[in-house]
Order: sequence, then structure tokens, then C-alpha cells
Amino acid sequence: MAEARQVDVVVVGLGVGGEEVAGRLAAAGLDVIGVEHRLVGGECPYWGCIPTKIMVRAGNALAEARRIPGLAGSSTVEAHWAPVARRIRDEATDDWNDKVAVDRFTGKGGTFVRGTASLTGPGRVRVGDQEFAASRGVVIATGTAAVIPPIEGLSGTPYWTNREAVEAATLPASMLVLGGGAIGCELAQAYARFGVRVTVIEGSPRLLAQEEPESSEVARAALEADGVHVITGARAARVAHEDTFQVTLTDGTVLTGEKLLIATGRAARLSELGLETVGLDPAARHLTTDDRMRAGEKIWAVGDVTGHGAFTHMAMYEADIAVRDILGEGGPGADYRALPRVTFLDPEIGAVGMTEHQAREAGLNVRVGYVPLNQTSRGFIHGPGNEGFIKLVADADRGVLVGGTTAGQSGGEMIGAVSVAVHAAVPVATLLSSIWAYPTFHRGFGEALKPLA
Ligand SMILES: Cc1cc2nc3c(=O)[nH]c(=O)nc-3n(C[C@H](O)[C@H](O)[C@H](O)COP(=O)(O)OP(=O)(O)OC[C@H]3O[C@@H](n4cnc5c(N)ncnc54)[C@H](O)[C@@H]3O)c2cc1C
Ligand SMILES: NC(=O)c1ccc[n+]([C@@H]2O[C@H](COP(=O)([O-])OP(=O)(O)OC[C@H]3O[C@@H](n4cnc5c(N)ncnc54)[C@H](O)[C@@H]3O)[C@@H](O)[C@H]2O)c1
Repeated sequence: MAEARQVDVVVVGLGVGGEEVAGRLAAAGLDVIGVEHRLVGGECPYWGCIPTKIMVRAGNALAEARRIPGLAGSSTVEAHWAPVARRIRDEATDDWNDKVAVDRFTGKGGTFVRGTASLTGPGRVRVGDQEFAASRGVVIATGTAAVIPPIEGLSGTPYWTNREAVEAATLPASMLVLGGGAIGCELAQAYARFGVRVTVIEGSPRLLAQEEPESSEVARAALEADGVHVITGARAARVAHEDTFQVTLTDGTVLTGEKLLIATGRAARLSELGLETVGLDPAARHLTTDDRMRAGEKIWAVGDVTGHGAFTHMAMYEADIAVRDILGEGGPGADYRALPRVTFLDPEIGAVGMTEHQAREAGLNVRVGYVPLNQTSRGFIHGPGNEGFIKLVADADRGVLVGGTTAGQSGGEMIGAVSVAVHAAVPVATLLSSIWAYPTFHRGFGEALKPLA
């Protein structure tokens, strides 16, 4: 093997987080190697956020058109998948080609290496027969991959993960979805709105189990309204595939579907990284980081691998902190109190910070405000499609919000206000004295805040 090339920084994985770190460090004048074995940009643009939200946008347009009767006349809606598949292939992913993204990075002065990287010691990375010695250190941004549960018969069948569901040029007649988290719910609704017969099988007692119970109810009602068969508290015991999939649940129920989507969570890609060469545990679920995203000697970690929340905005947030630390720029460290997330169902389910349950578990003196959107003026005006609610969770001792959920037409947008309040610890008294525009959905904040006084 040739002698190690001396550089400033090696970034392993150029997904959302890694591309941001590598690009900014290169633009700042450092000698940066960026290593990626699939596509620069990672899961979000090619198989995650962007293509799935293109599907959601299209499904929502269909749903809104179907709401015209009773509001504005009549509508005949014919759903076609071809424009959705075309937008994903041509506009969003360049047919799963990352040339533009690679050029973006090299244009900032970075050196791109296509391949699988592994650590060989502090600051040292191997990619194929190339070795790099990074004087400042290595940034791990290797993201997550779909978890495939060890169900009898599943391995070896042509099951789908989010990748095949996103790449589909045509739709199946029917689809079984294992897992009712964000991926399962979003794809189930989008597919159902294009006429696919969808069944969701969720192991825990409710969908979106990490969120408020009220969010789970909204999600279930929304899916069922679109004809999705939702089964909760059920486990798959066996999978078989001939022409179609057969999933046998532990209670003996047999379900069939043309496709089977596995959406049972994601796991950090850590096991093949050579973490043992830098004193870290390769069997760990995530890389533990301090508030500067440092994970060990000459090692930073950002994005899904840190386990703080598998979201693009989290990867970007942590990338910014790591960049500032590597460049010695200072500034605020990581603070996860106000982590926002949006499940892009119709209605959208936005949430930030703690759920009521988490706040009680944390021993806070909890107060809760809750308003169903259909009881607000805007909800009444909106009519069909006005499902949702605002729920605010306050720490009564400190007089501030610690979390909230905004489910509804613009739930993903509304959560921004709660996010600011939690992040900046705005006193509930100050929020109560605010003026909320009439008739908006967010005017419901005024009502939801009243019990928190
Ligand atoms: C279906 C779906 C929908 C989603 N929707 C949303 C959404 O609406 N909003 C949101 O905020 N988040 C969403 N997410 C989550 C979001 O995509 C991730 O949080 C984000 O991509 C994480 O960025 P990352 O850089 O940590 O990892 P990734 O984007 O996974 O990038 C990691 C990169 O590292 C590369 N890599 C791994 N190991 C190596 C190695 N050894 N050598 C070289 N390269 C390596 C991988 O090929 C990959 O490109 C969604 C995810 C999925 C799957
Ligand atoms: N809108 C967004 O921001 C968005 C969208 C999609 C994904 N994501 C990110 O990607 C992550 C992964 O999404 P996900 O939906 O795969 O994971 P998830 O962890 O959110 O949900 C997985 C679900 O599968 C269930 N499950 C696990 N094993 C099962 C089994 N054997 N049988 C039946 N059910 C089982 C779990 O109980 C859980 O409810 C999310 O947590 C989120 O961070 C975000």
C-alpha cells in the first residue's frame, strides 16, 4: 500500500450531514477528502425526504380535489402515478445520479473519493488501496440503513424498503407495510391515494408510537379515511413469497399483498467502520458525542449516526456545530431541547420537544393545553380536511413550554411557532399576551395557552 496521504480532514459519508461538513471545510480552505460509496447527498434527496414528499404533495392534491363536492361543486379525479415517478426520476434525483452534487463539492475545493471508508487508527482512514492521515481528524457521517427484522421466511424474498418504494415507476395493486412509524405511515397514505390497497401492520399498540397518543389517533383516522387497513399490536410470525407476499401474524391471521414494504426503523451504519481501531465500540447503536459533536480522539460524528433524531435538519444542525469546532470558531454547542419533527401525513403532524408523557417522566410540574382544530373559527371555515389539534406542554414551575404538537392542514408550518417558544424559553405569560391573527389555524394557540396560565 502506498504511503498515507497527509490531509486536514476526512469526511466519511457524504449524505446530508457529511456533504455539509465537507463542503464548508473545503470552502474554508482546508484540504478535505470526502468519501462516499453510493450517492453524494445521501438518503434524503434520493430515497428519503424529497422523493417521498413529492409523493405526499401529489397525494394531497388528489385528496383536496376529492373534497370539492360539498364545498365548491363536483370533481372527477383520476390518479396517475407517471407524473410522480417522472418528477422523482428527472427533477429530484437525476435518475439517481449524483454528478451535480459531486461537482458542487469539488467546486468548493474538496477532493472526492468514491468508495467504502474504514478507520485504521486515530485520524487515519482507508478507502480501497488509498490511505489518508488527517491532521485535524475524521468526521463520521455514515447515516442509517433500514432495519430488516429477523422474521421467518423474510430474508431472500423481494421485499421493499423505502428505496424500492421511491424508485417504483409503476404501482402495485396492493402493498403490506410492516411498521407504522413515519416511513410506513407517509408511504401508506401516499400509495393509498393512488389506488393501492394498503395494509399497515404495526407491532406496538399505536401508530407513530413516539409521538402524542392524540397524534396516533389522528394518523390512524387519516389512513383509514384513505382506505388503509391499519392493524396495531400485531407481529408478523412468518413471511412467504410466490407471486404475492403472504404474511402470517402471530395470531394466525394471513395477509396477502403484491409488495411488502419493510419500514420497521433504521440502524446506524457502524459495524464495518473500524471503530475498534480508535477505541470506540463497533457494536454500539450510535456514536456518543459531546456538545461539540466530538466522538473520540480526532473524531467527530454528525447526523443519523449520533442517535439524536434521524432528520435532515438534525444532520444539518450537527454539521454546523462540527464545522465550527473544527475551524475553532466557537459558538453555541448542541442543545436538543427544541427538536422539531413533522410527519407529512394529511393532516400533517408537527411536534417539538417533549411529549406530555416525556415531561411527566422527567418529573416536571406539567400543564397541558389542548384545542381540536375543528372547534376553531378557521377549522369551521375550512370544513372537510379540518382534522387536527394543537397540544401544548408546559413546565408550570418555570412557566415555559417544553413541547407541543400541531396536527392539521398546516401542522408542519404551525410547529415553527412552538419551536421558537421552546427554544427561546419564551415565558407562557408573554405568549398569552400575544395577538394571533384571525381566522388562522394558529390562532388556536391562544386557546391552547389559556389553561397554562
Ligand atoms: C423514506 C424516508 C423519508 C424521510 N423523510 C424525512 C423528512 O421528511 N424530513 C427529515 O428531516 N428527514 C427525513 N428522513 C430522514 C433523513 O433522510 C435522514 O435523517 C438524513 O438523510 C440523515 O443524513 P445523514 O447525513 O446522517 O445520513 P445519510 O443521508 O444516510 O448519508 C450517509 C451517507 O454515508 C454513506 N456511507 C455509509 N457508510 C459509508 C462508508 N463506510 N464509506 C463511505 N460512505 C458511506 C452512505 O452511502 C450515505 O450516502 C427520511 C428518511 C427516509 C428513509
Ligand atoms: N417526515 C419525517 O421527518 C420522516 C419521514 C420518514 C422517516 N423519518 C426518519 O426516519 C426514521 C425511521 O423511520 P421508520 O418509520 O422506519 O422508523 P420508526 O422507528 O419511526 O418506526 C418504525 C415502526 O416499526 C415498528 N416495528 C418495529 N419492528 C416491527 C415488527 N417486526 N413488526 C411490526 N412493526 C414493527 C415500531 O414499533 C415502530 O413504530 C424515523 O424515526 C425518522 O427519524 C422522518
